[in-house]
Amino acid sequence: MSKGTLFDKVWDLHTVGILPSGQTQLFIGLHLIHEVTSPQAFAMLKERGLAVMFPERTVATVDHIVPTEDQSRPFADGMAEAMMQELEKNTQAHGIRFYNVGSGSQGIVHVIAPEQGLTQPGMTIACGDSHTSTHGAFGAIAFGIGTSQVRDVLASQTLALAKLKVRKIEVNGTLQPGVYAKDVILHIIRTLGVKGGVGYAYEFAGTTFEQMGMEERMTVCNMSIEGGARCGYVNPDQVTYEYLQGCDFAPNGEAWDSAIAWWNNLRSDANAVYDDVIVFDAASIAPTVTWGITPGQGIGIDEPVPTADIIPEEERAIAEEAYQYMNLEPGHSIQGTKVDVCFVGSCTNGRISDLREAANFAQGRHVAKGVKAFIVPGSERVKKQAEAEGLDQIFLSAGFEWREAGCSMCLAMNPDKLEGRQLSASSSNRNFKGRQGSSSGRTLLMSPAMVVAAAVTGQVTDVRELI
Ligand SMILES: CC(C)[C@H](C(=O)O)[C@@H](O)C(=O)O
Ligand code: SF4
Repeated sequence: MSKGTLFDKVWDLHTVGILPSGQTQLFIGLHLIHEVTSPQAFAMLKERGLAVMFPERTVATVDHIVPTEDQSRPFADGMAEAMMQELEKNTQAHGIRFYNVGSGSQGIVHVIAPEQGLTQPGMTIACGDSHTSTHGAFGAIAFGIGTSQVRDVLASQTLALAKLKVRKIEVNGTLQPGVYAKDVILHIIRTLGVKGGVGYAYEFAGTTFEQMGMEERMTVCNMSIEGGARCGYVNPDQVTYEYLQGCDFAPNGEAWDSAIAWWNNLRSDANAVYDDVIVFDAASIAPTVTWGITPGQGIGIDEPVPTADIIPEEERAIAEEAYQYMNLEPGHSIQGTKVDVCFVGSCTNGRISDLREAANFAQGRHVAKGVKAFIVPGSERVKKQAEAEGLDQIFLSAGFEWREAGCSMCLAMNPDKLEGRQLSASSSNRNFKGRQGSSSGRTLLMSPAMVVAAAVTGQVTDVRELI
């Protein structure tokens, strides 16, 4: 029965039936695919002689393996080239829309669907990628799925899923200068833990999220999964509608007006019942940076790296592992730690508003000696827009590299990799061991503004000192 949350309403509206397992068979309105998790799914389809049920509900892009410098074909990496060819072949064979490199609309899957208005309120969305939660920023219920589920969606446009509980995470008030959406979500994950959201959908509510733009809301929803929640969402409002209006795939004319009425209907009711509610105060959130090897190992920039004695018992083993790996000293400030590489990009923080903010801090400054700093737009459209605004010139004259769109060093399934024990200041979402391409490479997660602050000073810096 609906408890009046957007999650419950959208879930119920997409329920095809209840399976013998007790799971719900859920209809998926939009299926996004990329080169990494789709080849095997298409192969499984072929093995069974199945067709794609609704090719018009599937949209493809290529992002993880795309080089951000030399994009000439064939790609230098044979494996990347093979994955590219598979996607080209499969999308063509099944009549699936594919935003290839050079199409003008290619980019990270979680950047391109929202920017084209493919992502809309009240939808169910699935993609073989954990950060699909991003699309919840529009009031969609969006799940990351595995390869066999990609097969299921291709073949049936449905998924077998167990219903989630809903936790409302309310943040109220205005963020301090130098504090961003990234800091809010790092703060939430640090507080609730990387497993805190298991079994839940997160509803982000309160005046802080209401004041955020769509791209900031995407940053927050993007990392829901890092807090263990399968999906995260914000109720659609005027901000959502203004962002969507005029986008390629948004409804227009009369359909637009009825869409708004419909979307408003789907918002969580004022008296909705939640399985849990947690409230934060925006003013208490500082620029936040991770010191360890999980996104939950974060601290306010003015706090010391925590000593083992203040770490809860159950988190001590992973903290010890992090001390070893990161080589940062417990009890000491993280500020002043020398960085080697600075990366602004990814589906968390590679959108135009992120690049504008990064450029604000880069303007009139220069990348410190010995630091490699680079900016990777999340999509070809973001790149074009940034260039139209002259942001590329600001970055280039400040000594940053300006690249082509892709996942880049977020996951390093392409030539952008850390070397050896290099320490990276990164606007991405995962700081796992070896995440950025070197098995001993180290990652500090932070906002794009903090990444630029690190780049121009050569060390971890409180961005508020540069305001
Ligand atoms: C390659 C892909 C399956 C993976 C994911 O699921 O998230 C990647 O995008 C990541 O961020 O680790
Ligand atoms: S940018 Fe990073 S997190 Fe996002 S889809 Fe690509 S690899 Fe995954």
